[in-house]
Amino acid sequence: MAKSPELEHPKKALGWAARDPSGVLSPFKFSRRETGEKDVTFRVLYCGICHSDLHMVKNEWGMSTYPLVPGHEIVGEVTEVGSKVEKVKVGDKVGVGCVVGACHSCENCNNDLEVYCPQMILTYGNIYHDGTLTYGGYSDAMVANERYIVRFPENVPLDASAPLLCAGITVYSPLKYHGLAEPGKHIGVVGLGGLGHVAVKFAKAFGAKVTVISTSASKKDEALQHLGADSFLISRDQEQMQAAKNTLDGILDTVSAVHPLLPLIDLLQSNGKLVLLGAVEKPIELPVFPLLMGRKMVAGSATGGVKETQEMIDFAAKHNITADIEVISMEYVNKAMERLAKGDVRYRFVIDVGNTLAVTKP
Ligand SMILES: NC(=O)c1ccc[n+]([C@@H]2O[C@H](COP(=O)([O-])OP(=O)(O)OC[C@H]3O[C@@H](n4cnc5c(N)ncnc54)[C@H](O)[C@@H]3O)[C@@H](O)[C@H]2O)c1
Ligand SMILES: [Zn+2]
Repeated sequence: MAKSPELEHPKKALGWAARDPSGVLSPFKFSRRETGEKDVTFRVLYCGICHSDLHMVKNEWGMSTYPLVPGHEIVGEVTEVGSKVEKVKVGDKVGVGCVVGACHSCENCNNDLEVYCPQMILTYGNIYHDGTLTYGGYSDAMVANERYIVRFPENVPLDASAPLLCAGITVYSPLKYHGLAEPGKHIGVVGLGGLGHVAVKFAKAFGAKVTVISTSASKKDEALQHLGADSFLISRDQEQMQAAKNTLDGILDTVSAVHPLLPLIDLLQSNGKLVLLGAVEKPIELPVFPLLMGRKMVAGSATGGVKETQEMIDFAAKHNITADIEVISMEYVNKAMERLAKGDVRYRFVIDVGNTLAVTKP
């Protein structure tokens, strides 16, 4: 018989887990493995709440395994390193994103794209090499192979940098890959949430012109004045959308629910690229003619490799890019999930795990 989560490994751990698709999280005792020779163990200080965590606790993608400890925007301080670890030392500030394992021998792994490895292991809700379930960062400690560890420069605020480990790399990687991370490009960002708001910041830092496309007029002032976008389109406003046709080189679409693609494809110039980032569980209708007429492209992209994540963190540090966050206590997590489902967050919840988890009673 399989051991209980509390006994399967030698190190005691405390997290918050969802037990079923209601998604309600509550304290959960489990365990973490010993620090292996290539492993880094760290005390979790902060963990961002990604919309994927919400999809997962509610089993919206039909792939959740319970108990489910979410969290893949995890930052903390190294407490122990294995004998063969070269990347970091005790006391360093580090993080882990969406992936904690892969085969390390396929073409994707050889190209530092572990996330596209067919044997990729997600940070939570997947089976690790040792046969046990992976648990994420809504927990007091984390252990990961050093390949998946990202280093943070000393001067960056860890709470506001945590969301970069998923939201940041998810927008940075396609901007780079599709040749959109260049001065003079005109980028559209659809959905001004966790991913969308950092997309604006990265695109601006690359020197692009940025148009935010949103259903909510209430975000206009913030997008333009606070986030530095150049223009703002309300997607329901036919006149505005018509006037902006054929103007964008690329669009990052971060919307988390089914929505029409045609108005977005129409905004693209010839050879423009619409990159879908929102992990929408149902199929989206794809009109073909508007793609043919203009040689336009629709693509998808999933976070990014660990090497590129490090590059993104270093770029963010240099350009002072962090997420706009609302720091919450662990106890507030269920309320935060409810608010996230309604789009009521500017723009990312980050759990102060280090100061608030220990006081919760399992
Ligand atoms: N591709 C990846 O690797 C990757 C990585 C992280 C997150 N995601 C996915 O990206 C999506 C966004 O994540 P997030 O953390 O930024 O979420 P978020 O909730 O912070 O932001 C989503 C935005 O979409 C808007 N939105 C929701 N429904 C809409 C609709 N029907 N029409 C128009 N706008 C709508 C919301 O108002 C919000 O601004 C989620 O589906 C998440 O799972 C994908
Ligand atoms: Zn995420």
